[in-house]
Amino acid sequence: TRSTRPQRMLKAVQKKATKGDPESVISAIDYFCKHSEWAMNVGDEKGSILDSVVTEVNPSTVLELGTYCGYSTVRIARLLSPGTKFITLEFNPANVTIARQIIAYAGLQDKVTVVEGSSGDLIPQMKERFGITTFDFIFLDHWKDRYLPDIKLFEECGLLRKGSVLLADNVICPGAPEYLEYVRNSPRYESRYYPAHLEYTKVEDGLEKSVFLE
Ligand SMILES: Nc1ncnc2c1ncn2CCOCCNC(=O)c1cc(-c2ccc(F)cc2)cc(O)c1O
Ligand SMILES: [Mg+2]
Repeated sequence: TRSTRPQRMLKAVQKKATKGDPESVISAIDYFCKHSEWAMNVGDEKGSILDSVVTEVNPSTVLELGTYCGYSTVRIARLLSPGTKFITLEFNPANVTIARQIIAYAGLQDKVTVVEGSSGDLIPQMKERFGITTFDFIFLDHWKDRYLPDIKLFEECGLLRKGSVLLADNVICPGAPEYLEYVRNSPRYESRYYPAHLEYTKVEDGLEKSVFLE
């Protein structure tokens, strides 16, 4: 049967990238998406903004929602200090399998734990399953209509601390209007928009960075 796009993306990484070299894995995926098949990775333009925020925060605990094939997982993991706890959640088991292979090809398998499941189910389990008290940095890149319920879940589960940084992809395209309205109007967050474009296109999109103030 016909291969899937994530499977073809993994093949492109294995063919073009150098094992153990995260930069070459990132470049191989971006090349594949620009010249072969578009895919919903955060991409190079928004990825550079992600890099700068991760570097600025220098987090000890990180959560990513929506692993997909592991492109942003590799971008984040390559920047983390040794000993950082990094968890990424992916709903689709086929994507979990591909992501683990792409992350391992980059040599970053010891830096991150890929967990299969939905954010709504797993967020309340973070403390008991992973011994996390609070997250310093959270990257939201999963179902766009889960951004708002999940940020409220983070608050309810006591997973945010003063200064926790949330960075949300796709706040314009596909869009997360209710989330934007919430973080921009809540007194508990300081929010800033980083304009960019939908990965590998000229369509407007951007990232919203929100700092928890409580
Ligand atoms: N652990 C979890 N819990 C809950 N849900 C979960 C989960 N893990 C995964 N999921 C399910 C959803 O995962 C993928 C979400 N990402 C996107 O849908 C996405 C779409 C576009 C896009 C597509 C088509 C266009 F025309 C224009 C833009 C661009 C992007 O950058 C996107 O990120
Ligand atoms: Mg995205």
